[in-house]
Amino acid sequence: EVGWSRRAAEEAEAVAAVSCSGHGRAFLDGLVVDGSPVCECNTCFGGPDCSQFSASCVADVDSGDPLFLEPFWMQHAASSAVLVAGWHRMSYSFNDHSSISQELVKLIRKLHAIVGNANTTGRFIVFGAGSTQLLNAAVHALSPHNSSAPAKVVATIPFYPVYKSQTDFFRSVDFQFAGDTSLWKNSTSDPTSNFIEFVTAPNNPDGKLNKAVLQGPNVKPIYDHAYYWPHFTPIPAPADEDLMIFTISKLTGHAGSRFGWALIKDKDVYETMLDYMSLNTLGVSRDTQLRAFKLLKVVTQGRGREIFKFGYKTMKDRWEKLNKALLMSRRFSVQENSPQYCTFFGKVKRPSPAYAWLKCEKEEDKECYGVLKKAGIIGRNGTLFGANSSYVRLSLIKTQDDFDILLHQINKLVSEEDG
Ligand SMILES: C=C(NCc1c(COP(=O)(O)O)cnc(C)c1O)C(=O)O
Repeated sequence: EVGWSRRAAEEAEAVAAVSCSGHGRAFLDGLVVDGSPVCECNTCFGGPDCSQFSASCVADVDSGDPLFLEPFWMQHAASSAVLVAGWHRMSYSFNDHSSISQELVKLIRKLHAIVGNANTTGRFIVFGAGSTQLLNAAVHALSPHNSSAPAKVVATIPFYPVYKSQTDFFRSVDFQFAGDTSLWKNSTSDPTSNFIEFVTAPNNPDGKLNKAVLQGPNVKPIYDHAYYWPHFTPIPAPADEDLMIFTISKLTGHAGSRFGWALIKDKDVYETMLDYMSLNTLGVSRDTQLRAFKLLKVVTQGRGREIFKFGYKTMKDRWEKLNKALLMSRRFSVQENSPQYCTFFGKVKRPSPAYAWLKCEKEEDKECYGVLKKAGIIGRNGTLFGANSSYVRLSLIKTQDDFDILLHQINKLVSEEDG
């Protein structure tokens, strides 16, 4: 039947046409009132078309919700939309009896070759519902399953809180979270101990290109490269580790699609992670794989230049404004990440990390989270990352509205320092 997709296209166009004053958007599966889709507004904006700015506005920069790339996708509406037929991939498996799209695997290898941020040669690839699902799949696969003692899962403070909370959640006999790497520097030679070290490069929250801290035959690192993209960091060389995890959440900004992947050198580790995915969810949604395929085709067009120029320009601009606002402050400081040669842009670049790792410098402000909250800034308490309370993480990857409101509150706070 010709033109069966017309109605779906018309519905999508109608929702896209709903004006939310540039401070929100309506969705196909959003609330409908009196027959029209309702705008979902950015923080501090309200009313039917998000045009009302609430004066008692608080900057919400707690979550790493990567909406800074939403304008890019609105500018690429035609090339990034995908229409899903009602009969699209209903089966549990692809023709090769797996839950993994080989076309998407090929595209991911092409993506890493273009960006130059990972060596995929000789690597197996497993998909996950976000990298979140792959983090524990990797811990499970790297843990010995017949050992008398559980493997010790470690990370270097400050570290992404989920490494601890997720590992604790499973209460496994095979692995246990064991805190900061510095506690175990002199124990890695003990042949009865096994260590699994989460290495985050660039790091959440401070943006550092971390390396493994523990060394030895009983130490298995999991490299979390969620942020190893030109938006946030120079790419000095392709990551070339035994186990590397990536996600589209911080590459395209589609955290809601829940799609991540692992590059794995060891065949046994690969097969154990495949088993985990099969037992946990029978693989990643086929609808999500279609979406990721479409999005990554846009990313790889023109050798990635468009999205990474957009992403880097946005982040660089936000960092320049933040650094300018804090230049004269004696009360607050943020991390300095050193410039490096970027093989993707072919020049020396200053990092533009996803998060500001803000420090309250004064003793009287050591409960920094509360100091910022009082000033109308909701960050994420540094204690959640294992650091002391004088640190707060500020998310710089949310909408332009979120960043502008944060900047406004910071300028106000710094101007009060002199008064
Ligand atoms: C959203 C946030 N973190 C996502 C994240 C994740 C999870 O991303 P996924 O959306 O599950 O792919 C994995 N690894 C690191 C280092 C991360 O920072 C946050 O820290 O607010």
